[in-house]
This record gives sequence, C-alpha cells and structure tokens, in this order.
Amino acid sequence: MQSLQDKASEWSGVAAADAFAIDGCNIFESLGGTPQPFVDLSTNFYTRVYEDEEEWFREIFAGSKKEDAIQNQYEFLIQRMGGPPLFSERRGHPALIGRHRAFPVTHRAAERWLHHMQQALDTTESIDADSKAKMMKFFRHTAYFLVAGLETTRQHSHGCRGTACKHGASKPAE
Ligand code: HEM
Repeated sequence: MQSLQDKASEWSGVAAADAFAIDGCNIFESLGGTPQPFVDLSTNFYTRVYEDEEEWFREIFAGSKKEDAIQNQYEFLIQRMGGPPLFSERRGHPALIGRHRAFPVTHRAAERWLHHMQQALDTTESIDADSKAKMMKFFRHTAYFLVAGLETTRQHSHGCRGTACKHGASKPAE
C-alpha cells in the first residue's frame, strides 16, 4: 500500500528529500535565532487568511481567534525549524493529522492555504530567499500529507460504520 508520505509526494509534486531539507540546516538559527521572523510570517499569513475574499476558506478558521491561530502557528514553526519546542510545551505533541480532523482539508483547501502561505513568504522581509524556498517545499508536502492522512482516516471510518469496530470511538469529521 502507498504510504502517506508517498501520496503526499505524488500529490504535492515535492519529493520527501526536498520537503525535509529543512532538517539538514537550522533555519531558526540562520535567521538570527529569534522568534521575530516566524511571528512576522504567521501574522502575515493569518491576516491574509482571515481577510480572504473566498468565504468558504475564511469560514474554515471561524472557530479560532486570529491571535491564537497566529501564536499556535509561529510556535510550531519555531520548533519545526530548529528552535525551542515552544509548541509542544504549551500544546503537546503536534499530531497534525489529529489536530486537523475537524476541518475540511481537501485538495482545494490545501491549494488555497498554500496560495496564502506563498504570498506571506513573498512579503516577509525577515526571511531570506533560500529559507523561503525550503520552507515552501516543506509546507507543500505537509499540506498534502494532511489531505492524504485525513482522506485515509475518513475512508477507514466509513468502512467501520455500523460495526463494533474499535475506531468507532473517534467519530469521523465529515
Ligand atoms: C492544507 C490546508 C490546511 C488547512 C485548511 C488548515 C486549517 C487549520 C485550522 C482551521 C486550524 C485551527 C486554527 C488554530 O486554532 O490554530 C489549524 C491549525 C493548525 N495548523 Fe493547519 N491547516 C492546513 C495546513 C497546515 C499545514 C501545511 C501546517 C504545517 C506545516 C499546519 C499547521 C497547523 C498548526 C501547527 C495548527 C495549530 C494546531 C493547534 O495548536 O491545535 N496546517 N489549521
């Protein structure tokens, strides 16, 4: 069976080696070892998301306060890009598939998310071009990893419906 990583590579067009080039360097340190570039990026990103002219996409985020969404994201990014584990200290394990279960993370939503992230990166001056390129590949691959992961768990839940399957405990989000 095709793994989620394989599906993510196929759907995103980004090979795993390119997506995880972020692990071969420390972007947090190379950007000066401070939270600021990540705060800038997340603020830029979520300002675009919360003002998106496409209501269907804006609505996905309606249950979260913009300030909270910004903090969740920059703490995750700092941690993932080689900085201190701020996200895990405050929120626990990232478990991204589980944390997105309540949201309709479709191919279309992934493309819209990536569109805003590309624009946010393009207009964040505190991040250099090489780091931007690496981060975008990571984002693209991860967005499709989420699409693939959620599609798989939802299909699985459908298959279990009406049976005494152990997965029945976690209700599928549809
Ligand atoms: C593919 C399309 C995506 C959609 C539609 C989506 C949607 C959302 C929504 C609605 C939230 C809740 C906002 C909040 O309260 O923090 C969220 C949280 C989050 N997302 Fe995404 N997301 C997507 C992709 C990604 C990607 C690619 C990443 C990582 C590279 C990511 C990382 C996170 C993190 C770390 C949180 C905070 C979770 C928490 O603190 O509980 N998301 N996302």
